[in-house]
Amino acid sequence: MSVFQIEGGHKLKGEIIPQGAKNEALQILCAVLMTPDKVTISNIPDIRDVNKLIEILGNLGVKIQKLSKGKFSFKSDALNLDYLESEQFKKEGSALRGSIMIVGPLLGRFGKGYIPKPGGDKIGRRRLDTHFEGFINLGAEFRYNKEERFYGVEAPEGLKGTYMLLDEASVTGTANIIMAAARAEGKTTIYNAACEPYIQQLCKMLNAMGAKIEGIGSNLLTIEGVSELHGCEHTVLPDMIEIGSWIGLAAMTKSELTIKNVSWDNLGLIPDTFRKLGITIERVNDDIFIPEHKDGYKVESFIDGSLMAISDAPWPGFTPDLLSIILVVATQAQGEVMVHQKMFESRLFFVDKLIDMGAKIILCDPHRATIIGHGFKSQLKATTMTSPDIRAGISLLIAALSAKGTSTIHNIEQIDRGYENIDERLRAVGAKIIRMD
Ligand SMILES: CC(=O)N[C@H]1[C@@H](OP(=O)(O)OP(=O)(O)OC[C@H]2O[C@@H](n3ccc(=O)[nH]c3=O)[C@H](O)[C@@H]2O)O[C@H](CO)[C@@H](O)[C@@H]1O
Ligand SMILES: C=C(OP(=O)(O)O)C(=O)O
Repeated sequence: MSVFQIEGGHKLKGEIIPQGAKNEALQILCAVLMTPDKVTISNIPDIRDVNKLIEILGNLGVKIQKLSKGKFSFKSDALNLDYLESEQFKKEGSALRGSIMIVGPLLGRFGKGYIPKPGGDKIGRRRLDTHFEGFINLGAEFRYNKEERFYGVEAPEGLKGTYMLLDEASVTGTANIIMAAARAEGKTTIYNAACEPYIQQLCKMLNAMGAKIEGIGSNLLTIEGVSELHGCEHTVLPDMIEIGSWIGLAAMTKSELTIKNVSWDNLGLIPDTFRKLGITIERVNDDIFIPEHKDGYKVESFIDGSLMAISDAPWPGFTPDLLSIILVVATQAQGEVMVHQKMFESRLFFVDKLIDMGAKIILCDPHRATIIGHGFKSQLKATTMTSPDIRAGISLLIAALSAKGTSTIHNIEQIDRGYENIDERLRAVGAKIIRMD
């Protein structure tokens, strides 16, 4: 397992180009299974999870061509569906979360889809009921092998459109159901649909392939099923979670950074949420400019003077994937903040490591932490830590870059799941970070 060694306390300066969005890429890559025609995708991030999914597609028989950096073509005209029942698939499919989204396209096009219990971050319960209830509503038969933790859906007669109200606005669940419904007979209405930019992008791509989806960007989608889809070209948006991570990094290391071509209109509440911590974020065309915060940043309070609380919610609420970064940035703010992680129950335990480094944090319960900011009056101290999940990992990395002394982070494969070449890109703006295998 690889390790990062980080000499903290240095200011960074320069420009960062965000990578393509991990969570969008995972959906879009699954959608290439929906047509025998060629699909060309640009801005695919070169990260572990995405590369694992591309490998699964290859093993499933998709013809894949790398055209240039981040640009690939895919042709799913001769798939090997036997792979889905192989031991190899059981191993490969369970290595990441995004693999779950191959089920919808396969069910819609071939009448069957299988998946082992998918992996991804161990950040609490991550049930799949919404996905399978959606497929069942469309007429699929569901089976689950508890021993092997292997899920299957079959619809030899095809799927039938229907109305459904999702029990929760699951991101990957909505994507899966949309892809199945796009090939169902008749009209499907999905209420309480997730509507993250990832989902909006997927719907736009499917419409470009000939699907008929309306209500994009809302929680009420209607999908008129079609009997075939054709090829298309698609470009993945910049990764809003990576953009938020760079904002946090700039503030916490008092660095001046420009984040290029962020697609502002797709960032939702992200800039304003960091502004609540007192961070200055300037819009320059489609870039974000973060000036050096020489005097630190001061947390705002609510109109009635009560303590600032930042929590997650399904889009257009604030994404849960940036709360760990908010939390670490709050450790150096002037003022107090309560971070409330409503969706996941095991995502805040990494605060132990920050407390070891000298941060003032009270973990109130598994979902809530109160942070009493140092206001840069005292620096965090370097330490040795292990990255428990992708976003805690990047948060610890940000803490280490701002800390006094040299820190070591183990299990950086977690960070590599979602951040492309992070050490090289950090070095390019002046960070002192070494990767050791
Ligand atoms: C590969 C991928 O795209 N992963 C993202 C996706 O995961 P994923 O699609 O797996 O997450 P879901 O949207 O299904 O749900 C995440 C968690 O939130 C809970 N929940 C969800 C909706 C809701 O209205 N109320 C609620 O409590 C669920 O029970 C679950 O524990 O969405 C999550 C939520 O934005 C993100 O953290 C993940 O990065
Ligand atoms: C939780 C995340 O990813 P995954 O769903 O792939 O585990 C994330 O990207 O923050």
